[in-house]
Amino acid sequence: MARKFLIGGNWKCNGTRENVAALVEVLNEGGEFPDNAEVVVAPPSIFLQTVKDTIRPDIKVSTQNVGKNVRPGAYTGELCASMIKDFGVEWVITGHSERRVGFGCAGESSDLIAEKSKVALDCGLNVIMCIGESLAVREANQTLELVLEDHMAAFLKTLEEADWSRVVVAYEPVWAIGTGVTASPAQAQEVHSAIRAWVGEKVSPAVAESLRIIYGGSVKSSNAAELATCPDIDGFLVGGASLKPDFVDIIKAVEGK
Ligand SMILES: O=C(CO)COP(=O)(O)O
Repeated sequence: MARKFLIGGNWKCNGTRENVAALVEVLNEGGEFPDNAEVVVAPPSIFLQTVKDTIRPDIKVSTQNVGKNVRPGAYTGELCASMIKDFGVEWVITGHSERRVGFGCAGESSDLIAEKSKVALDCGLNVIMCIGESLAVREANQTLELVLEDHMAAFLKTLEEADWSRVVVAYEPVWAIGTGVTASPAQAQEVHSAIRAWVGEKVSPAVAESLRIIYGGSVKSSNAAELATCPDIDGFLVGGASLKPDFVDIIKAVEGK
């Protein structure tokens, strides 16, 4: 069965009340989306309510992170998975490289990210789990080692086979995020196919076949169509361009792919 493309807009820490309303309007007026596209946007938490209440029903909403505790409690600054579920949000993002690095604070480890992902899955949420290497790792020829044996291995250790049906893996090479440098279709395809083969071997061939592996890193409408023709690229996680009308064109770029 063909995998449906997943196109995610990660708004990161961007937006004012005014331009969030304007962006929602652009998306709402963006016309019909392709049948083979599923669309999710992840606004900053403070805008979740307004976006959820005003966005077109064929766009789902996601948080950008999730706490590792299932239940509400004394965790200042966190959103917990049961709270996100109760609020009616269906998706969460985990393991974004910006959270792994930590903005000058302690960053999130692969084990913590896997733990958070599992908690979210156990609460019935869908999870976009991000992985990806830095430029130094790529230049040292250690991309697959890091992405598979560290990032993916932590998920493998923590998730059960049934969990994978609600998982999307986002391969986001750090050197391509916000830099305007996109991985070439060949570079992205190489890593995506290695991830799928690894999942086939370590989890099961059926999970590998149905798993959506999406690409993130300077995706724009001008490169989306070509990336979408790669057999193992099942969509995008878009940062900068998801804040612009270009996001609608990125969604439409997967039409017929
Ligand atoms: O980090 C990203 C999405 O999560 C990608 O960001 P850019 O599209 O701005 O490179």
